Amino acid sequence: FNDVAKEAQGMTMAGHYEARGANEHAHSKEPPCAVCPRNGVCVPHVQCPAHVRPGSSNPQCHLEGTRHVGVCCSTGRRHAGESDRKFRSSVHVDDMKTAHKQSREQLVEWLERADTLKDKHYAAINSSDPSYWHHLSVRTYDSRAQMLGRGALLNMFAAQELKARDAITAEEIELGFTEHTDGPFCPPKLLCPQEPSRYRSIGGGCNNQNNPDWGATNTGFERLLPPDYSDGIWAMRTSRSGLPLPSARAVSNALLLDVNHPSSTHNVMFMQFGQFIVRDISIGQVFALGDGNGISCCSGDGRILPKEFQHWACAPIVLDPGDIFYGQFGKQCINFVRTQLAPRSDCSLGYAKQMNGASHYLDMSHLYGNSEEKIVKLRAPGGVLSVFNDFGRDLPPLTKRKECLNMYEGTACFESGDNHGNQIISLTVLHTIWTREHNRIARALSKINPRWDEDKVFFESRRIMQAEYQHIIYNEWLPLLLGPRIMEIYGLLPSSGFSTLYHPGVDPSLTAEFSSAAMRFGHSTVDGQLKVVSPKHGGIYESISIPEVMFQPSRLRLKPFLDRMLIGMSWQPMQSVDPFITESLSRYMFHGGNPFGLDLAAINIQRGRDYGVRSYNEYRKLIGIEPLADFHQFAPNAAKRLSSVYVNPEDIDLWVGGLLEEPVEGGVIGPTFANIIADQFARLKNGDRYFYEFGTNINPGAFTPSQLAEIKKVTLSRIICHNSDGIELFEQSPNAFLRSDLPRNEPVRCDNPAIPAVDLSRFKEI
Ligand code: HEM
Ligand SMILES: [Ca+2]
Repeated sequence: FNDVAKEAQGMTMAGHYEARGANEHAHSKEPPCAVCPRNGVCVPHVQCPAHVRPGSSNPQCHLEGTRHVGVCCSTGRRHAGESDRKFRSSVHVDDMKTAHKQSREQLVEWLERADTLKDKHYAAINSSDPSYWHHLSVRTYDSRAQMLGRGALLNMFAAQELKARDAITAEEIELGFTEHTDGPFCPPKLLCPQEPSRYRSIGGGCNNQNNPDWGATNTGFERLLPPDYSDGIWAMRTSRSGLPLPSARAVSNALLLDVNHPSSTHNVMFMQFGQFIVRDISIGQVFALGDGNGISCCSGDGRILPKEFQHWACAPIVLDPGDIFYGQFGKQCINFVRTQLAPRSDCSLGYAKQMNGASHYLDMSHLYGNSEEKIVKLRAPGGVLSVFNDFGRDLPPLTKRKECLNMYEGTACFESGDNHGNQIISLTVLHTIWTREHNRIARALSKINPRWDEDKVFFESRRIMQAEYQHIIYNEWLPLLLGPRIMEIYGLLPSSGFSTLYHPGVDPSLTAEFSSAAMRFGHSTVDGQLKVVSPKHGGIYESISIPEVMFQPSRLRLKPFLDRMLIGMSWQPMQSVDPFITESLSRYMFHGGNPFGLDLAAINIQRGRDYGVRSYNEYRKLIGIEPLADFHQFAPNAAKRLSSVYVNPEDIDLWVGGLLEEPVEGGVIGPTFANIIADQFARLKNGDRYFYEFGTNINPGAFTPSQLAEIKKVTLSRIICHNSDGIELFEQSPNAFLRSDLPRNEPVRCDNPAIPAVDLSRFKEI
């Protein structure tokens, strides 16, 4: 193992290629090198898809209010858009009619095919299989999502048919066939109140006045670049040579080893909060059988099912019979089901877009739910969230919904807004303390505002919660991820008072590249062991192998567990972001008692291909750095391993290439991921009318200046101090995301002014 570790360590590269994007140096020319022409906006490179198209000439310019350069862009921050010119449809009416007819027939055929497979018992996942819990992590709960998903299939078939008939060009498909609003399926329009509500809607709709569906639950992921589907519409990417890409497992095997490389600064809480954020904004939902059960693409004995027995949504990951790990179990197949599609809200046709089952906004939908029906189930009388009172300690409510591995007497499985809060116990810990924070705020508000009814108490508490949470993300978490330079370029840091950065033209939707690749950097930060620390017992009380606490959160019922876990998360380093992944995720994830589990690294790679994410080099160009011409521009070890699986540097998957980069200054991820993630959080701020920092001219639920000043005092450490059990946790480091053994971050008592509290008396209605 030592040799592997040593060799693998050589894969992290110091300065093997320029780690700084073109937008990361200060521009010295005065006055600005270019004043953008009419309709041009100066944006960071990643926000201008047009600048990487052949023949484009986008002059450099100064990014407003900073010393950094960007490019003049005619697309003005529109995802994947080419220009403001919209394509006029020239499709002949007969072609369109035929496409509609064909697409209906094809949908019927596909649904019948799925039913036949189900009846013959080929297609359903067995509940003892590791992929059963994968399915639970990514399944669709919502009948509306299913209805929209079918509609999206109809539109996808119609686009395929038009393409086959040469009735539309590849370019029209690639850039969005925007003016043609004649798809066979049109999603129902969102109904918004005449007067904007003081509170965010539950599912994220009605936020943008001109585009009420932007960011709403069950709408599509947008994209930074047009997709790379081999048929232009939905078929998975192939290599530059036209041959299939290497198996995702082969790439994971060759490149993504398990090497212990703890961060010298960031702790497990930083990792865990990252996943907590993800669950709020991104839930890719895979296709399921009509009865909601998971689709199996592998046979019971671990082989790939013959094509004729595969469900159409299958894209199983092929394992080599000699696979270093799975080979010993005779496994040649990892189950993989493609993500559901979403129809465009204007009924237009184009390439397939994946569906996001979460409201895209940072609105804590993982706590409150993504639909009215869900929030009703989660509430309790008095404006509070429902809890399970376990001998005096409030935990999230128990659920009987099948979600946990063991659901017999005495074990616990908890409810959450996103239905997936039990995925790992440290995530359930965060759900617990934020549920308690809602209830703490609600009780304080009803006390100072005795005339408020329970709805008012509930929604005011939710509004404050969302603001606290957003402040923690932008003020504490993102700076430690992205470093100061990128924070400045994208205007991400909170301002001293109200912010004016709202722009109604900014689409907040998550990008496919963010969700299927860049934000999955977090999987490299996961440690295979969780350390539970007890001051009372003088140190580490328990070291838990993480597969043992995935969908098994029962330990939370042990009285001192929550406090000990929180202390451990603060003290234990996270793993660094690098091409190393713990085997707990790459071999044993969701093993549920089997000697093998799933390979999350391979699943990530396959998911990128499922979403049509282009190759790594294309995103280097997009962020303004040189593409790799040769594998040897990476360190020798990485180059050797890359060339053992990929034929051409142009084939490298985005998630893999991104993990191989050196981190940006002051951050923990490389420039490609950093720019993709910064762009996303900029959209989630500039495109969210209800963002906590916006004043009354923008935000219908704006805070008063003094309330906003109070909100800005909050830190995650304060939330932890308020809502832990006070059984063993009495102290907390001021910065909850940095290791508690770092100088100047030593734990202080919870009443120390270094962890200031929000004065809720400012929320008394006068
Ligand atoms: C703690 C242990 C974790 C486990 C067991 C886990 C597991 C998973 C699984 C099973 C998926 C679905 C994969 C697929 O089918 O495509 C997923 C998706 C994802 N994970 Fe993790 N994850 C963990 C931590 C993290 C962290 C720390 C981050 C980021 C900081 C992260 C970011 C993501 C993202 C962005 C997605 C895509 C979400 C979507 O749109 O569906 N995960 N993870
Ligand atoms: Ca959300």
